[in-house]
Amino acid sequence: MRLVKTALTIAGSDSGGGAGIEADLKTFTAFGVHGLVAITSVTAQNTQAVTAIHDIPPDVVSEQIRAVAEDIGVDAAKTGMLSNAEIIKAVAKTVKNYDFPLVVDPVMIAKSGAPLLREDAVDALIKYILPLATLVTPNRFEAEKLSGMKIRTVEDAKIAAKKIAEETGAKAVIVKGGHIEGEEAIDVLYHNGSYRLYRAPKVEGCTHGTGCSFSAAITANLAKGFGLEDAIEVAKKFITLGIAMGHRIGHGHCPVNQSAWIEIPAEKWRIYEELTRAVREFEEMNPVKFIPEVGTNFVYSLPLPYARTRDDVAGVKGRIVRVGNEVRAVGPVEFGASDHLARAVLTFMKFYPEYRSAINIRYSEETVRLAEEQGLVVSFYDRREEPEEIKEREGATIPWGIESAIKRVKQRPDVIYHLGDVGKEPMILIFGRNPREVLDKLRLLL
Ligand SMILES: Cc1ncc(COP(=O)(O)OP(=O)(O)O)c(N)n1
Ligand SMILES: Cc1ncsc1CCOP(=O)(O)O
Repeated sequence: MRLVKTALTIAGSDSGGGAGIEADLKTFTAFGVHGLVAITSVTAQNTQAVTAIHDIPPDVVSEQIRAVAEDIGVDAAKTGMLSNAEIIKAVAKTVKNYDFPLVVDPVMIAKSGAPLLREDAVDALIKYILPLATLVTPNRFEAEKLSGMKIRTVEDAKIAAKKIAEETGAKAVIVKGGHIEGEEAIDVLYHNGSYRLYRAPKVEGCTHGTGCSFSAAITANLAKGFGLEDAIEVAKKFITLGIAMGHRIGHGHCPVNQSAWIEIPAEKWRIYEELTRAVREFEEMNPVKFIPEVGTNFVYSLPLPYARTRDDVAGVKGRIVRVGNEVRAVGPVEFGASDHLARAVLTFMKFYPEYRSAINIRYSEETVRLAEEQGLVVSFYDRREEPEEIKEREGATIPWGIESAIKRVKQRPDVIYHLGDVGKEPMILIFGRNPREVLDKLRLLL
């Protein structure tokens, strides 16, 4: 029995790695599905343009499908760039021999504007491929072409989705809402005679390869045995995250980040384990004299580009406090458990992205002197120098303070302190790449 599920992509290659076969394979991997490929066309492409297209002979495309279907087996498949009518006919003829679900992304034009389907091949796509589709995933412009009507609103998208399904025999159609008017990206699914809307905010980010990755995510989840509507729901979350976390590369349309889906949860688990171990070690060190009145926190942030808000930084819930003669963490390590220190580390990372961990300890002149003697780079900020407009903005003091301390020493500080203000306890913050490095620096001060 085969334990891993398989998904096949019948699509073109994008040398920029943002769309096509490359996007599909990364997406399959993100869902733990083994990817199979039948390449239809090789494109020379980057984020700005498609500069060459070389179509694969139709019989070679068919043979790629046959080779993997008969040996390995295909749990679900998708089509992307099919390029010309001969490839379309060959793909239709071959996939008819098998009974896997088929998701059809009717790729016509690249984000950069280059045609990826010959004008005379649209009719062949409608005639030969769409009748075999479990789901067709057009964007607004593709849906206009397939339905022959203009789409401006969600209501228009509903009419178009039904029209495409009824006229072509496709089992379901989802008209994607990325290019439709409104604050939200609302995708309209027409399936079994009824509609379902999938909503997500239109996020800022990278969109090259969105159509490919979205249809590949649906395919991967169909391969895993999800029903169609559930597969689309997961794919919508996946693509919204992928756009928001897109890779800022190239000079044109930057590509979706498919790894965010697995990288963020994996990193969170690693951070949780490492920080929990370090907090335990800190408790065992029992540095009673280092615990300030307000308590200590110990934080560890997700790496960039994932570290954006305090919820992306793990800390100790309820902080670490002094109980009699012992140092104790009040609660467990949790993401979002720190406010002050999270803001400090997020600011530090803007200058030194690898420095993702920090701890705060009680201020004393002696500790600062010891840090300098031990060769640590020490800087400080003076709350009396804080501009009025920063003081008035809630939560702005720490980012301002960390930034001014970094600029003051013109090199990466290990330690930043401030002398407090009315109602504000003076404090020392120690920074490191990870909790272990923070503890190593702290040991120098004991
Ligand atoms: C080889 C190849 N296939 C498909 C596309 C389309 O990708 P993109 O231009 O980003 O548009 P969507 O993925 O959003 O449909 C391509 N450029 N190259
Ligand atoms: C009050 C204060 N100021 C800098 S660190 C600190 C204590 C930790 O605060 P948080 O738990 O919000 O990170």
